Amino acid sequence: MEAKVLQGMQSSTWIMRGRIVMRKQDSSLQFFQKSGEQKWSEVPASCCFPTSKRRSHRLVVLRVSCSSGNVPASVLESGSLPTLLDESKILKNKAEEMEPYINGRCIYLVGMMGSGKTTVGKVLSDALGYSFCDCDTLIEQAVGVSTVAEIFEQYGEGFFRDNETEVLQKLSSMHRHVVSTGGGAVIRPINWRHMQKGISIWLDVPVEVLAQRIMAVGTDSRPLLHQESGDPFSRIMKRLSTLLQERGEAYGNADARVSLENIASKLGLKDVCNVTSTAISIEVLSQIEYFLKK
Ligand SMILES: Nc1ncnc2c1ncn2[C@@H]1O[C@H](COP(=O)(O)OP(=O)(O)O)[C@@H](O)[C@H]1O
Ligand SMILES: O=C(O)C1=C[C@@H](OP(=O)(O)O)[C@@H](O)[C@H](O)C1
Repeated sequence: MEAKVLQGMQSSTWIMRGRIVMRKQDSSLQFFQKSGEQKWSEVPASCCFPTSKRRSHRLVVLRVSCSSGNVPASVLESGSLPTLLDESKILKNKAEEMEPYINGRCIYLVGMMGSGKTTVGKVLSDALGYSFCDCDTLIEQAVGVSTVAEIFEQYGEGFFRDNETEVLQKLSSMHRHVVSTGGGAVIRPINWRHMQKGISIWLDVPVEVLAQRIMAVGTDSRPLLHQESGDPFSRIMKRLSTLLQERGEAYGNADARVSLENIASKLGLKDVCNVTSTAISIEVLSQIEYFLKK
């Protein structure tokens, strides 16, 4: 870890004792500390300095080149933390604005394995005050096993797909849920009839990013990636590319598409990996708005 000592307040954003310190336009300071997953909340300056020394305290600041919780170093170093804080507020406002129009309909997130349906689904459901559910988990519960991989191994893919359809049928009569579907839910037309009761969103993520994400967590829970030979990354890439080719059109049935590349270019981010699940959730709501207005 690179650590550099800066005397005084040369930088506008830095980390101090696990807190983010930002210098405002008027040179006063704002302090933020982590108060839960992905949440930074402002804390009064009095919590950051011992009362007796507050006035005379001379700042010695450690500027560190490392990640802090879910905030990547690149984001901290780019000084774009306000963007993260703004994103949470924008999401909350957008969710409040859109909730009456969504009017209790379930939101179905579709997309390839690793596209972030579960991660984004949780953030989005939280913002809307909806429940989150994951189809794979519901299938595991219905079958009475602990992993999808076990279902594939013991009963085969056809059995898994039948259960997937049953789960989607049950969900179609429910309200106020954000649903993370399995990557292959789009291949059966009957599943679309169930999902049409709600609003479906395709999370479109470049295949290289999918492969990187899956490499990071391993393929244990994704049995369809167990089949190719070669080194792990090219094996995952090959299999994902084939599946995407087979399913591309089916994902296009969704009511709206949210493209990670489009969000990155809107936000001026060179690397799509820096697009947060909050930014993606905002885009989901914007695309829902666009779809409902059509
Ligand atoms: N916006 C994102 N940025 C970085 N990593 C992400 C993002 N969204 C998801 N991930 C990571 O990618 C992996 C797959 O995400 P997940 O939500 O489980 O995808 P899915 O449910 O579509 O299979 C997880 O390890 C998750 O932490
Ligand atoms: O793409 C697919 O066919 C599948 C995706 C998986 O879900 P995730 O998309 O949540 O990984 C899971 O349903 C099963 O392994 C099959």
